[in-house]
Amino acid sequence: MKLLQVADAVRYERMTTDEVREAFLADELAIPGSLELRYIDLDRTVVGFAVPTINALELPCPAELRAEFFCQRRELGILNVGGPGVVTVDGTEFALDKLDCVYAGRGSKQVTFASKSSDVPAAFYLLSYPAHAEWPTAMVKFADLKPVELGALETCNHRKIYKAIHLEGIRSCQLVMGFTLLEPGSNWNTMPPHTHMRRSEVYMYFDVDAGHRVLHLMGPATSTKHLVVANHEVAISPGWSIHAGVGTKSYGFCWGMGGENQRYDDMDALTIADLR
Ligand SMILES: O=C[C@H](O)[C@@H](O)CC(=O)C(=O)O
Ligand SMILES: [Zn+2]
Repeated sequence: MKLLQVADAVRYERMTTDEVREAFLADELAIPGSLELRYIDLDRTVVGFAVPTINALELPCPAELRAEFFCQRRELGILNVGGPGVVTVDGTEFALDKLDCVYAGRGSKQVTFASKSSDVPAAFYLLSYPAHAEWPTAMVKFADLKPVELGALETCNHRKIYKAIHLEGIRSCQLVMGFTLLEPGSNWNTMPPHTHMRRSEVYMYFDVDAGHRVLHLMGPATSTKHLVVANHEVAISPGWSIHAGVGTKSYGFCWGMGGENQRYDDMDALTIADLR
């Protein structure tokens, strides 16, 4: 499992574009027929993708975890951003259509991923943090999620926030996970931006057309930089960093957090005029 070493807020100020990408962007995760994982030395996050085609894929236990199985001391959020598929956790099968989500609790021994059809493979996005307790493995279907509507077309940020793993939904130890879908004509997310020093956040952009990109903004409000992000790529946001983006075309993204608390609204709000 490759390690992604994030930079601190001091080194960040003098980094080149390549250095910023190296430290805050996880790419080449969604590979057909493969399960890829990246360990991030920030809140001990593991991100990855399982894209099963003909054969099912099993969640490995990388040596770096020094564990008997992946979820021995961890919890795992799974969001399908591809075709229909099946996630099996210790013999229980969960059929996941696009945007359905599964939480595999600490102690889950065997997790496997399969696509219904290799022509339209499922794309299971994986986000994991250490867990101090066992919460039950559970699934939530996209159709059963009640979104919160934010923004407006006039400000190009009309969007729906779907919370899947959170204090009022599937319960977990520290993982908070959901996704945001932009309304047609709106391309901005999380603007005005915020930080939350108590939690780091991970944005995985999906449904970004091949010829399009999302310009993901990061950094302290007074010294922002951007990452140019393609489909299924992941931007890492330390607690000191804003996380916002604008697409050259509409897109969706999965947000996930780990840290001190799980209160979704624990954000330190910034105004657009604060940004430099
Ligand atoms: O801390 C919460 C996260 O940054 C996201 O949920 C924000 C978001 O999805 C949005 O505004 O579109
Ligand atoms: Zn946030």
